[in-house]
Amino acid sequence: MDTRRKINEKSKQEQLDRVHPDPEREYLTTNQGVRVSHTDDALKVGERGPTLLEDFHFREKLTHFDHERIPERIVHARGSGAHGYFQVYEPMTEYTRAAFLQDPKKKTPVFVRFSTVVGFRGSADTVRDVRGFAVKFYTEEGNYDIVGNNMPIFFIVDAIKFPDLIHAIKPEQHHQMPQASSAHDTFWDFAGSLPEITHMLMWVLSDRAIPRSYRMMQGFGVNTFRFVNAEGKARFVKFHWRPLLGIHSLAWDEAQKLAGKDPDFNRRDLWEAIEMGDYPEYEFGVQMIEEEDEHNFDFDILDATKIWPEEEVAIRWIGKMTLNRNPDNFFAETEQIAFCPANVVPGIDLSNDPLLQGRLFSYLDTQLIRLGGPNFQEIPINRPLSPVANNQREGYHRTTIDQGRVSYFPNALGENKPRPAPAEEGGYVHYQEKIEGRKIRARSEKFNDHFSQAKLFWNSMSEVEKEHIVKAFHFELGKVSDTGVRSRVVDLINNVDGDLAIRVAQGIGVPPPARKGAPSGTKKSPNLSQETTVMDTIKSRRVAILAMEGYNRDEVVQVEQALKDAGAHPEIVSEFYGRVRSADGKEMEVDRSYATTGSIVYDAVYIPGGRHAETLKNQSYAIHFVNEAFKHGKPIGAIGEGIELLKASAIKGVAFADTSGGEALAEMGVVTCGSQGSVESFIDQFKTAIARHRHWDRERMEQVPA
Ligand code: HEM
Repeated sequence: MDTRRKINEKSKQEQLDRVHPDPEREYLTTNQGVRVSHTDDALKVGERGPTLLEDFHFREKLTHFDHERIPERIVHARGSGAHGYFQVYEPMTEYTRAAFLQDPKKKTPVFVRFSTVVGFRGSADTVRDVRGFAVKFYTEEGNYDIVGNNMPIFFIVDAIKFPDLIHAIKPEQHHQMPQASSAHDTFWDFAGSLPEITHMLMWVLSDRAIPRSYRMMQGFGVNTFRFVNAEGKARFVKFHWRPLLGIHSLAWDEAQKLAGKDPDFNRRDLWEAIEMGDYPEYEFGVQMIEEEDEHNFDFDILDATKIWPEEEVAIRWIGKMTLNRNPDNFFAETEQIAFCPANVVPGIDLSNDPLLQGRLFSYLDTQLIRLGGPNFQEIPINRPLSPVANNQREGYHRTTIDQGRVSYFPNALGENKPRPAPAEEGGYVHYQEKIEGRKIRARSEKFNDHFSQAKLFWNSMSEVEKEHIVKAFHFELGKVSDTGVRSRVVDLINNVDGDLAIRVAQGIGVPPPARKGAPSGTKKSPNLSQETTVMDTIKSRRVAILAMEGYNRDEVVQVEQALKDAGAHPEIVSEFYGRVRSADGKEMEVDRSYATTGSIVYDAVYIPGGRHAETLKNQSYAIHFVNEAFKHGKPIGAIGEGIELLKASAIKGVAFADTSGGEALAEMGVVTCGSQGSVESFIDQFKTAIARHRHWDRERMEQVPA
């Protein structure tokens, strides 16, 4: 008999609802439930004090406030979370007995936390960094966590080096600078001395490290795990998430500006998308390797600095996750959630990956202090939906009231309950891997090929993506003051590609390597390039419509409606908030004023025709807006007189349609249409340009000042 509790999409929410305060509450009370009559003045002797110690309300209010902060996570301190659910496409019975992977009709509740790694809790979202992608599945067999990142590999192969890595990359210990950045001496000093880091450096210096949105980045379990089926047959697996909106990145200049203009850019994007019903969706994929093929690859499948190239091990897409609800309270949910790679359920098992082995210890260990003792699993967001029953007792913040006399096993006084469950009743049985060996501090020889996959990554990039990597090296190493450190990194990447090393050296004022490294070869893995992942959708893209008094109303309404119909979010941007009048005297509401926004928070910009163009082209703000959007590769659309603003800007090398002509023209994402042209045809071409997301080909031209 299946004694497990039935779970549906709403189960976690219903559990959380039980700890919500009474919505009808009207009066302020103390923590003892005593109603408070006055909360603006402390109890004093006379009007001018002193304040009395006996004022229990005042003391309680202050004391609680004084203790509001808990330690931030040692890594991944800055994060954003969301609730949702997961559904498998078809039963995975052949590969795993995990209950949540059997029934396509079942919706398993999940909570996801996205994060940056290096920055403190209050740091900016758009820094160059790895992004955390941690998913907690509240299954009927207990909580299962995939604690992943948006990059499929890691910096080091063995967890024993993790403290060194994090000490090197965090702000330097003497002056606590720089914040949320690897661009400083200690990180590159460490990196330059650690060949195993090379592959990860290529990823971290690529566009992957500055995602446009948490909704537009991949996720990876990184470490090697196992699927185990009901017969006990195991296979090695790696986990993947792919966003249905495609994978997109910011431009580096844009990312840096956003860190000032909207440091919450990714958090806001996730929150607003869910509020607007643009629910982020990710497909869940697995790569599987048969146990007997463990040693049949050029790389060691337990080495977390290596991918399993898709060409060698295909990804099977087996389900989908949808995020559809924002948390009610950031601290209670996003901050207090505790993920751990050791949280597995029957049917999912671990591997001997030496990075994973250390992780299995580290998360629980740190949470014991971060969340104040051994009972943090009782915090509502961490509580499983399946019943918890064991003989663990007491400790700080215990909220369960255990009943009866018995807190041990075996026992007769309590009818031997709770007792271990056999496998057929859902008891977790570790995979019986046969292990024999000597105790040594060492690693397998195959782990020492540090460059083949770094070469594969470099080779798989488009020319523009390569250029972005070179520029990222220029930035990162340019911030390093020690020229010896710079040179060592150049020597390291000389092992990846000789030309790459020369290009990097050129930008950072150090000599090229004494002996030019070999070219990286020709082997490619096409899906490593983000350019292959563009989807034909403009859903949830943000489009600025610049409008001043005298715009052509029809050209706003028609384009705005078409964008909305396709799922995009156009916004009217004008000099001031309030209403702005069209050429035919009608008014519309302004969504954003010049003072509160900028091109960097949009994915595209559109300038309708009308006599307002005369004003726009004399506004430095409007000129800067289009220059900057152009520089960041963003689609730009203009109709009729709107084209005049583009002509007044610094955009070069792109042909525009004749302002009063009848043609629509699209070049490198700049779509223009004369006032006699077809607005429908303009819309089609503009939508195609927006779907492409960024038109990096412009970067091959002379840089546009912005
Ligand atoms: C495969 C490589 C790794 C990945 C994908 C990874 C991923 C993550 C993610 C996503 C988080 C944030 C969880 C959250 O949102 O609360 C996190 C936190 C953390 N990671 Fe890792 N990590 C990796 C390697 C390591 C290693 C090697 C260690 C230590 C040996 C480690 C220790 C920690 C710790 C201590 C936290 C903070 C947990 C907390 O305070 O709740 N990680 N990691």
